[in-house]
Amino acid sequence: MILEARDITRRFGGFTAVDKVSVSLGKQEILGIAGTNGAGKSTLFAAIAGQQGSDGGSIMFDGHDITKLPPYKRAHLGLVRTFQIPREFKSLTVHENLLAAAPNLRGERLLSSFFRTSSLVRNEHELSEKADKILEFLNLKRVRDTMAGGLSGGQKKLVELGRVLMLDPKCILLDEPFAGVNPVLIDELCARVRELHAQGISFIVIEHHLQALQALAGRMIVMDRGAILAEGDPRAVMNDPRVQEAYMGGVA
Ligand SMILES: Nc1ncnc2c1ncn2[C@@H]1O[C@H](COP(=O)(O)OP(=O)(O)OP(=O)(O)O)[C@@H](O)[C@H]1O
Repeated sequence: MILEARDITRRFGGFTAVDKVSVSLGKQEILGIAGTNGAGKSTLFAAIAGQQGSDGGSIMFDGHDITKLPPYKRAHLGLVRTFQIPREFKSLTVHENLLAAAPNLRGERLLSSFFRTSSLVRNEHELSEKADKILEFLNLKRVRDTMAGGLSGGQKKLVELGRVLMLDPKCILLDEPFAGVNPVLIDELCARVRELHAQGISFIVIEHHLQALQALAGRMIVMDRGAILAEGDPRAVMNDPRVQEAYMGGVA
């Protein structure tokens, strides 16, 4: 296992959004998480990635207890996430967006510094090449020097994936990667995820687009009202009567 989250609990006031949920992820596995609106999927993600604390439970990642680590330390260990609404820097180019995500190279250092050393310049050069390779992999070379704010929804999701790839992740949490993305780019995103998976990266994918999720995930969890309703083979899970009942009149 690369990730083992046990008994994760998250309350907002008197309301329990995630109630003792346990999720494990194998090395090189793609796990899908679906569920009705408000089921607790994003809250669970935020607890795993460290954006929000939890009110109980523990998380092991790649042999480390990360329960109390802040998000950037989890990212250093190789656990990263993307967001439902992409968080690109609108007035930076696509290439600069990737550079800004890289460790040891932030903001002003990227543009100019009075104290530039040769090793810093070399580091910048290497990171720039790395960003270019990632853009090539994501088929984003054409928009390398375009301001990220002007991209389509699907391209923004690809940039978001590119930004986390700058961190050399072992596990990527994708939060609704297909929302607001046209079908052609959904296929493109799925193809890239499969390639990264083949290279050894594990994924957890939250998604409402069940067809795409079923095709991508090797295993699936459906959440409902803060708990896991069903778990297992994607097709069997979606055919589970409890899942069908939860989705009746919902988003399925
Ligand atoms: N910061 C917060 N304060 C209060 N309640 C919150 C907060 N964040 C989430 N919630 C509540 O917790 C529940 C779970 O929300 P969450 O966003 O995790 O669901 P979700 O399964 O990701 O839903 P969706 O598919 O609609 O994104 C919801 O009822 C939501 O209103």
